[in-house]
Amino acid sequence: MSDTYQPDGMTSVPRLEVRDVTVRFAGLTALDAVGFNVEPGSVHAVIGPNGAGKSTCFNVLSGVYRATSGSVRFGDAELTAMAPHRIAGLGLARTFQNIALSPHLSVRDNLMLGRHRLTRAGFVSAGLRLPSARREAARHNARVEEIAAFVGLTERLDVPVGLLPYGVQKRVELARALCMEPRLLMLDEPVAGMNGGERRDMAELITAVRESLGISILLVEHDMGMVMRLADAVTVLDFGRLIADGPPEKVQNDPEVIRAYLGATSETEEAAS
Ligand SMILES: Nc1ncnc2c1ncn2[C@@H]1O[C@H](COP(=O)(O)OP(=O)(O)OP(=O)(O)O)[C@@H](O)[C@H]1O
Repeated sequence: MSDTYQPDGMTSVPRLEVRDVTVRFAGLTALDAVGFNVEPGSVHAVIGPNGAGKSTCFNVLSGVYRATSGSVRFGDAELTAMAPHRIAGLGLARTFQNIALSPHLSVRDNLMLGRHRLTRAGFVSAGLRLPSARREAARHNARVEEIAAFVGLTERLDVPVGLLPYGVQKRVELARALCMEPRLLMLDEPVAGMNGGERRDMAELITAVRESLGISILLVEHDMGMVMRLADAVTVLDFGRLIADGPPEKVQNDPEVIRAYLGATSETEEAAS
């Protein structure tokens, strides 16, 4: 991993404020008046048993789902009625639980797609290969190479993503989100399906991103050890309700959290028996 990675002309990182957010799907309340803050520059985890509402929460924040009620503010901007591309334009970038990359394209091309929202040259000038468009493309390419070096992907830049091991593909996803120059990076289960070594590498990478860039990181993750090591604050959801919120050591010992997780374990065990 390179240590030369710096923010690219980034403006300040605002607080994310989630207030009383409710999401209903035909009779099912997936989120019930949930509220929490993501402080600037912090790593904030959202955890909870299966079906707790974590993905729904991410989908509301990134504009994929519309909240039934409540508000989400990022600094002065109200996000709840915004389209996903406008939310991305404010500097919220996310990765997905299931890898959402173009498998036939190289790592470089996938990362260049991440630069798309920052591209000023229109289709015409790019198509005509005007000098201004060429200069812009070169600038983006240089930034892609810088980010690839930081994430440890330099050697793989020209390899089609579909040929890479799963753990490396997850790093490409994170690199692509970084290519959007985010102020809030949202990671949906960044270590799901990874082996121990890959998990450690990803945890180191997330720490390095926070330390180098000072951006906020919001993550949904099932790996409790990783959450407790990495996060400054943890929000716990259960059946769409917020049951605990605070520093990891406090949340870890909260009786309601312990009950929610033990309950989930015994239900799984019952289902398996
Ligand atoms: N588009 C949808 N339409 C209907 N119900 C949905 C939709 N998306 C989620 N749900 C329901 O909302 C509830 C919360 O789901 P969600 O995926 O947010 O939970 P989760 O905490 O991310 O779970 P997991 O850990 O299993 O990914 C579940 O009961 C789920 O079935």
